[in-house]
Amino acid sequence: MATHAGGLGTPPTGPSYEVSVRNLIRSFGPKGVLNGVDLDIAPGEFVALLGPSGCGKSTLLRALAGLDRDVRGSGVVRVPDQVSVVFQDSRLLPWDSVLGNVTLGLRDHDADARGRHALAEVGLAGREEAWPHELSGGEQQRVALARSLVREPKLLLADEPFGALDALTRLKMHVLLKDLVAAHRPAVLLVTHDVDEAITLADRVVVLRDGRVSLERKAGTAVDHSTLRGELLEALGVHAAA
Ligand SMILES: Nc1ncnc2c1ncn2[C@@H]1O[C@H](COP(=O)(O)OP(=O)(O)OP(=O)(O)O)[C@@H](O)[C@H]1O
Repeated sequence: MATHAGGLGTPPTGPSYEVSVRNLIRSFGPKGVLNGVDLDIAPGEFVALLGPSGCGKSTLLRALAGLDRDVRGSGVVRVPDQVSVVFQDSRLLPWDSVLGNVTLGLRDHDADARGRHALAEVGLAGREEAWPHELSGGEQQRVALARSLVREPKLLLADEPFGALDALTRLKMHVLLKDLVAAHRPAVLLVTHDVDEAITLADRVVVLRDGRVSLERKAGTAVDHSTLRGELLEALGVHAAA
């Protein structure tokens, strides 16, 4: 799904971040959820967003996706026009084929070929004419990824995309997502509850707590996994048993 971050104001000129947000605020009635979020994501950078349940991760993602018109930002707020979003459920249209779902809304003359290519990239060549209900949950998420990436987004927003999958499928999807991101190089913001998923996939992990970014750490292969894991769990308020 391509969207525009219309509620966040006019993108300024400035440093070369794909996403640049300052003092983002969102309340629901009297309840302040985002109380001044600052976040930058460089082009091609993969950022994982962790935080306790209900801290506002999806609210932030929806704001960046342009799905929330009531969000407020002050200072610098920049989000690219080409944004794709993947949710926990694939949100495929049940009355359209797999290929039809991937190419939905694309007007280009080569949309069909691009859709087929995207499906091959996610390992679903030959399933173009299948109906969504004929696919497994993991396969449906593959279609959702193909649908996102066929639009060559500058920013891929993913809200717990693997949250409903079994552990083995999840691991396979990690490998797939890494390969797809390496091939297409979008900036990525991945919302997840899974600390290990965040460390394994992301270049940087951000913790949202009390409506603000409370911790940011580099991740990736050069970082000691267990040290970072401990630090992140502590930032999330999870204290390992002695
Ligand atoms: N449309 C809405 N109306 C009222 N309150 C809302 C709305 N959307 C979100 N909230 C509230 O905002 C808070 C943050 O919700 P959000 O879904 O962003 O949290 P989250 O960090 O993604 O949670 P989880 O990890 O459990 O998915 C919650 O307390 C939620 O009840």
